[in-house]
Amino acid sequence: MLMEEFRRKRVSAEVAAKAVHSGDWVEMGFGANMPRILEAALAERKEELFDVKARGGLLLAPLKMLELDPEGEHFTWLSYHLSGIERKYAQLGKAFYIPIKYSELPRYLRENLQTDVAMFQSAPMDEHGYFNFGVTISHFAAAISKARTVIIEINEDMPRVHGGYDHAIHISQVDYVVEGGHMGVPIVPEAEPSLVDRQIAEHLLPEIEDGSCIQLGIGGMPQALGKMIAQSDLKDLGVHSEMIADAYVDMFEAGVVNNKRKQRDLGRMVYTLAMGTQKLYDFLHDNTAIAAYPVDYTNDPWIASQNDKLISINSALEIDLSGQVCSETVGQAIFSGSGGQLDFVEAAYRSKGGKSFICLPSTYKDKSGQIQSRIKPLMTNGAVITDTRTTVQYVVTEYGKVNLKGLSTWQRAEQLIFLAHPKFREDLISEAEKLKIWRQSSKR
Ligand SMILES: CC(=O)SCCNC(=O)CCNC(=O)[C@H](O)C(C)(C)COP(=O)(O)OP(=O)(O)OC[C@H]1O[C@@H](n2cnc3c(N)ncnc32)[C@H](O)[C@@H]1OP(=O)(O)O
Ligand SMILES: CCCC(=O)O
Repeated sequence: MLMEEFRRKRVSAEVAAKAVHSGDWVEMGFGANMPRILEAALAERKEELFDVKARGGLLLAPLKMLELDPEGEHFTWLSYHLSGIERKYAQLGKAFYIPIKYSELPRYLRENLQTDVAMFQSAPMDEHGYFNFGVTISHFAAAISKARTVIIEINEDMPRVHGGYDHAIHISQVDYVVEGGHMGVPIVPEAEPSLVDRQIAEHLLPEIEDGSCIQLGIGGMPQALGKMIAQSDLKDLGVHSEMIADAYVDMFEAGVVNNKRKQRDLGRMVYTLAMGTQKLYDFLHDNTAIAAYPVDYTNDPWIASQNDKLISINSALEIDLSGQVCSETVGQAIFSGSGGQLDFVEAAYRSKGGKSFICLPSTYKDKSGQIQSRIKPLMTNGAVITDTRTTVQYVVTEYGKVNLKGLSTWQRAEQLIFLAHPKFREDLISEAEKLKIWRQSSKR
């Protein structure tokens, strides 16, 4: 019966792409689950289609739609979180960002957004008729629940993962199936820890206790810190994270992570989005130690915080002297997205014994190669606040760490200036004086 239904629904990518009509909103996967042959087939229909809006994000390969339609006359790309490729599109005005609080994205889809066609990549159908989403679970089930037409692109190399719920879709909910063969899963290389990452880890590691539950954010630094946690003497760590990458495999294989002291999903590593090398994808496949969930489970601060000693480690681009954090724009230009950063900043602080860390190098290099401070008196004009100053707990740079909770404006300014690169401290003090937030305290 199942195979009969499968055969009935199996079509070529060209036929499936005909389900999209002019004016439609199309949900197109996320990260490593982007349906690649369907996207290409849709792009080829350029001359027949107008005003098609496609949503996705964290693109790991260029879009054929924008290659064939460089002026965006037929297709518009909207991203929930910009990768490097999408950042370039956005700079050219070819892609647009959708601001999200990631835990809420499934609700936006269920309640606010129009979705005409949903197309996602998945593992091959199992003997019970389920297509497993594998590396990205995210918001797919919510999009499917609203779509007029649901199309699955089978990738024979997609891992089949164990999950809580909504990590798979049944053939009865699918309109078309397209077979993609062995397509590989896009590889995102591991980041090697830099000197600054190591210095930050030295400030951070004493704050993590045996039995803590870990969340590491996106970007080079949190993942590099994960590799260093893997080499530490910590014991019985758990994982409840939005994203997982190779560092989690290192922590698990080193025996540092065993999930045995978690209050929620005991014995299982929880995630909604995986991006890394083949090492990660092999680790995920058919692994009972894994539980994949939709993002409104992983990132819900109430759920995540049920794990005691939840440690959230995320990165930022800029922080001002009052503690406002920008992790998503450079000035007004979108760089990445808010993602689930605020979800986990809130969750970790809410968790019993939990702590949230915003870790950032004190400087960056500008286009002329000069170092500039990431700690600013005021936010750069147009910069978006990812975490308000009332939500931020620990801030860590290579020069130390501070817990901002409960500190006054002058204490925040003073403590954050201590975390700045020495080259910028005098200027920051003069700016703080002008802003009337400088009062030297008796001791650090
Ligand atoms: C995933 C989970 O489980 S929870 C959710 C986590 N999600 C988030 O944290 C979402 C928001 N965060 C992010 O998108 C990322 O962590 C970021 C953007 C903050 C950091 O990403 P990274 O890739 O590590 O950025 P990095 O610090 O290396 O800086 C990137 C570039 O911006 C430049 N830059 C950094 N800060 C600034 C600044 N203040 N002004 C101008 N340029 C800057 C850097 O020089 C670098 O340039 P380069 O690419 O030419 O070398
Ligand atoms: C939205 C996916 C990545 C992130 O949370 O930063």
